[in-house]
Amino acid sequence: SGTPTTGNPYTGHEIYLSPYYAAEVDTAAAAISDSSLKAKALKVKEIPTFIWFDIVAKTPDLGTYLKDASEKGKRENKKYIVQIVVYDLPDRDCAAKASNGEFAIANDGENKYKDYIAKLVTEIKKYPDVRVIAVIEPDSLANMITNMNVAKCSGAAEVYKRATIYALKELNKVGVYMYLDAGHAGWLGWQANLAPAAQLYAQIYKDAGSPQFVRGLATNVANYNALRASSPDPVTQGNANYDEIHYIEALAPLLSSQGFPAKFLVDQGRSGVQNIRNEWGDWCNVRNAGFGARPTTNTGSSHIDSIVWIKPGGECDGTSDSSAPRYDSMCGKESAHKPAPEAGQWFQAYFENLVKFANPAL
Ligand SMILES: O=[N+]([O-])c1ccc(O[C@@H]2O[C@H](CO)[C@@H](O[C@@H]3O[C@H](CO)[C@@H](O[C@@H]4O[C@H](CO)[C@@H](O)[C@H](O)[C@H]4O)[C@H](O)[C@H]3O)[C@H](O)[C@H]2O)cc1
Ligand SMILES: [Mg+2]
Repeated sequence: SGTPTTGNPYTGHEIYLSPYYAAEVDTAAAAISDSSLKAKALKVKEIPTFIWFDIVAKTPDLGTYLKDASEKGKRENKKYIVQIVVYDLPDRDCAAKASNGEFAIANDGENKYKDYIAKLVTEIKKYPDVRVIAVIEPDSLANMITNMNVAKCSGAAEVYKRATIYALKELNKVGVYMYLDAGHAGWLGWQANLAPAAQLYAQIYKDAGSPQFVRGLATNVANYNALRASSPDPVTQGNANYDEIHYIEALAPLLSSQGFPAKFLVDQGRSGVQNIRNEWGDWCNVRNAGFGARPTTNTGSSHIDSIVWIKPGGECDGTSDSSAPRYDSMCGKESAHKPAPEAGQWFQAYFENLVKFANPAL
């Protein structure tokens, strides 16, 4: 902890491979009979993804991973990064149903969230030699921009903001490099949403005391947009910000002019194939997606610290069973791959397509 590195927190570090995801991929590959597809699938084990802490029960696992990364670093004389997603706000995923979480505001959720953050901090404190990079709360602040007409979102607004600021402050104390989730080009990149988005993110940053370890924003988490599209996907309907680089280049100056010199991470984990959606708002298990550009700090933009894989491809976005709890009709749409299990569960057929359609090829 102490003071942050001035530049890109990824520089000079190795990224720790998630044992959780590696185990999922091992099991998936074992179920593939075609030898060439199996071989490609096994390559995915070597690609770093973010580790999602979507329930408080997983917080002790962070200590396990940090210990492993610390020991590897000492053995190999390298410095490791562990990439995590903080994802347990009360009334989570307020505009959808598929990823509703374990905590409810009505059931002391704000205090339970503080305890969840405290448990993460406890693990992180044990291993100061391992760098932690965290994406903070996918979808939540983006929903504050476009879904205040949804009762569950407007009802959650004050707690979302307070709890997010709490998380930023607490994680800053233990030197976690943080990127707030900022939706994607097809969400906040519309002209109508851009300025309000910049205003909210800058406000949260300042209300948290401009924490020195808050590095910026993460975009396209669990979405399918290209960083640089060769041509606008028809679903972008003339939006000038038709891919993530346009969105980021439009947003960055609005943030810095309000005192938030944000840098970016861009999820490309499921962005290998373009023009696969009927509407830009399609987000659930979009059929025919492929693994995308591999994680790299060679991003071609001074705004972007790294291309990353945040949503682990193969973990489901939401169930397609209309009688199941957390069923969201977006997962029943024509563009959604069916049948699909509950959010976070392994979706074998979807994973096999991600491997098949990977671009660049595996
Ligand atoms: O023509 N125009 O000028 C014009 C102007 C404005 C327009 O309106 C915009 O339309 C956009 C869609 O085009 C909407 O964006 C969608 O909003 C959804 C939330 O409401 C997001 O869903 C989340 O997705 C996450 C994964 O990304 C899931 O994890 C999460 O569970 C799930 O809830 C979609 O991604 C996102 O694509 C905007 O709100 C809306 O303001 C439209 C046209
Ligand atoms: Mg989701």
